[in-house]
Amino acid sequence: MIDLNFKQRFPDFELDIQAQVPSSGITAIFGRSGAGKTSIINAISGLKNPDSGSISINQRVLFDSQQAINLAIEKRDIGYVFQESRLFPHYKVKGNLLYGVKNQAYLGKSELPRNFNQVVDLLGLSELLDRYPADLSGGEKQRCAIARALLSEPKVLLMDEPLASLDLPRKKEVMPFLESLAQEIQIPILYVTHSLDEILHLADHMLLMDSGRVVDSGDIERMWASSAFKPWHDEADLSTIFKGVIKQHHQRYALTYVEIAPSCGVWMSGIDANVDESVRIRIHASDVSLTLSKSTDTSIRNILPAQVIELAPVTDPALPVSICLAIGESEVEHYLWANITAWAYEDLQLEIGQKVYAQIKGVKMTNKDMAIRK
Ligand SMILES: Nc1ncnc2c1ncn2[C@@H]1O[C@H](COP(=O)(O)OP(=O)(O)OP(=O)(O)O)[C@@H](O)[C@H]1O
Repeated sequence: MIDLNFKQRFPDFELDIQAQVPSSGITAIFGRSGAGKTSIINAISGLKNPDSGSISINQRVLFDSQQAINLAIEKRDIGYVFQESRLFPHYKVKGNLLYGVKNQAYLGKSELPRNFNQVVDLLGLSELLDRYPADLSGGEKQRCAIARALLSEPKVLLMDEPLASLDLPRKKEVMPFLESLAQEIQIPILYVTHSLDEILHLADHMLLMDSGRVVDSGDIERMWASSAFKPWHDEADLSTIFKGVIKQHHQRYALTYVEIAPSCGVWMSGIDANVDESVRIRIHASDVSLTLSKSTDTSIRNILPAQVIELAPVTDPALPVSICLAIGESEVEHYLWANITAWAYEDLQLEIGQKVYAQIKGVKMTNKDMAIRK
């Protein structure tokens, strides 16, 4: 667990952070520009010191103002990847990679660090080792920067918008490497981003920031469905994501049944993975319609009993109304967003607590789960 509990004052801004970050998986730090995202990771890395409070990683204290502990940057065992790759132009890729290696002095001239080949393979760099940074694409440079950070064998990897400086094709090139990184390496990654797409494909958890504070945090599925996060969804593209488990493949049709909550699942296009494997799926609110009684004569296969838990008043009859539903039978609540027309909303006279049926037309897998399919 990474424990963050500190304050830091700037002339026009105060950071007041209280949060716990799980010690595995990717935690996205998300929020509007100026919310304090970079300031959090600067404090963890030791680039800037808080005024008061404490920071620890798996109970190892990096900073504690009361105990006067403030570990030097190089003693914190932290890997940092910035927006730009910051490679040394006069070193080839291999030289850049070895630059961050700890105890380099103890390695013989021809000796490589023990994780060198694994990291080079993971980031797809084996063909590039003899090139200079000037001869690399933006995406290749960033892959090199990530590998360099990993070769220092950090206990935590901090990534500050690592794809922000890349154009769309380069982003698409680097994303699969980040996806497999998330699966392969066992250290926590804190990932600052503005991109919903990156969160959807990479993150397991999220810290949502506003005005220097963490306003909510938790598993990505809960955070994605939360009301605090709703303003971040594109109005026309509200969706819910679920961590699902493959339960069966249809013997006749190319369909797979994925359980998304206890006693609750959906049929979707056949997934090329084994029963019991985990997948992340996304259901667009515009693909969810509601009925008050269960239809039996419909072409829609996915009909889930649900309960209305959040309603918004109609503000503009021309716009769809978003309705949050609870589904599944468990103590942990699983949410599903539905968008229906204002006309249907007023016709159905929905109320909080009302039992309804959610009919789901399309269910999509996110790329993150394509990476799980190995
Ligand atoms: N050294 C500093 N001196 C004064 N103000 C600072 C300093 N560093 C950060 N700030 C202020 O703290 C606030 C948070 O900055 P920070 O860079 O952490 O935000 P951010 O969420 O990462 O923003 P962005 O998404 O635009 O990178 C901003 O208002 C910024 O101007």
